Amino acid sequence: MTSFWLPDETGFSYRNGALFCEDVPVTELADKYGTPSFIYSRKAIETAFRDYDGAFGSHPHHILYSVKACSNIGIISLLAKLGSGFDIVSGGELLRVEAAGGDLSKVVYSGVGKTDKEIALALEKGIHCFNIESVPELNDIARVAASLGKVAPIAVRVNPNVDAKTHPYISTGLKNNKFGVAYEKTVELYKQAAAMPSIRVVGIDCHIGSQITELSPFADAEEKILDIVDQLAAEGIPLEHIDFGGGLGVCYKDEVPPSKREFVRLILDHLEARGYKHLAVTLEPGRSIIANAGILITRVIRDKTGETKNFAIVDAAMNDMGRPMFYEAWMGIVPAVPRDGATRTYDVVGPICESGDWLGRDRELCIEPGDVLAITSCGAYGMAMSSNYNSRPRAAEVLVSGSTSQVIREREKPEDLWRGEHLPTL
Ligand SMILES: Cc1ncc(COP(=O)(O)O)c(C=O)c1O
Ligand SMILES: N[C@@H](CCCC[NH3+])C(=O)O
Repeated sequence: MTSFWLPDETGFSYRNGALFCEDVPVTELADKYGTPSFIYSRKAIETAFRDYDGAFGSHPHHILYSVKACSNIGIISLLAKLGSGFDIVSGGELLRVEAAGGDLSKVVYSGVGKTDKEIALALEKGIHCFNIESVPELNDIARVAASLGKVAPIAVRVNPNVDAKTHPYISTGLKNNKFGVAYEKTVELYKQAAAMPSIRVVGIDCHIGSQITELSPFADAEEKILDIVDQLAAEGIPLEHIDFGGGLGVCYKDEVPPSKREFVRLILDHLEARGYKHLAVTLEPGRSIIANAGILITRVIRDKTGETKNFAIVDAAMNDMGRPMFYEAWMGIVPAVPRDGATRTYDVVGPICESGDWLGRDRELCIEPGDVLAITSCGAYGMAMSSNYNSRPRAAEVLVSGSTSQVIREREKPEDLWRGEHLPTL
């Protein structure tokens, strides 16, 4: 029997010829909860968080899970219980953290388009800090805070113009990206901010992109941020924390990203070398906590022999997992119970009416209709980017812990699809 590589043996493994999530066979989950469903391993999530936490040793730090990666309140709640704070990018994410019982004083709010309403909400809820991304945003936050009689804690998100060497759509730290304040203009902005009565400077921030698999872009960005910290110290503007964002990559196929420990070590070594050992470090990891802690399970609907290709048509589609369509991303596809027999080369595709609706191309599989497949590394930017395109109800989400499992988001029902829509009465 062919053996299949799995990205995270903490959460997923083959035992006696069947794929398990922790101690539960994946076929059992498919029978119980239906397909497509996202399955998350609690142990894998907790291990990833603890790896980050442990890597800091006694250095003061805050790990803020990036809610956008997977925003289910069940996942947020698990991480909150481990002491995680949260990186958010909208009022909706703030309210999710609150609904999950997260500590709002451990929330940082990034994003280029915070509205007055969202700014006011975040001030009322008492978040830790706004990562501001432009001069007009600083002015808006100062104005909203003053109108509420509040002082807004802020960090400036610096755009260090560093190449993260990742897919262009998920690179955020280059001059031509919409994110952050140009490196050369940051000190001036801090001076403005420090003089505003409704603003309190607490930190500095950068986030250069996602799925970064080398240390050098992080090192380059850190050096540039620390140059600014030097200049701020000379201007008498003290900082309480440095936020290096998220972005650490994971292995989907054959990437060899640095470990969390190596990543944290790099940050701390640079800090120490530059004399900033006392500064608390904040990280905003998303993918590196949740990507390999989740799979998407799907059933083969039909085996179609096309003119030039074979198609494994499955019941998951680009609306459930959009990464292949968005970024031509490679996702692992493995059988829940591998069959003995000859394989054929398939494109694994969904039922959606788009040729871009593919989940994997040219995969060697031995399958029959009804078989369960697992798309691996789907914990991050899977459910969070899902949609209802083609009026497809969104998948269920299930959390597995040891030999138990629980639905943490119910599969949508057909009537959920038109909830809030109205027949015209004009
Ligand atoms: C501001 C910010 N912080 C954190 C993250 C999380 O990134 P990742 O999932 O790559 O760790 C993102 C997404 O790229 C982001 O935009
Ligand atoms: N959605 C992207 C990551 C975006 C990160 C958000 N700034 C992905 O799946 O790789």
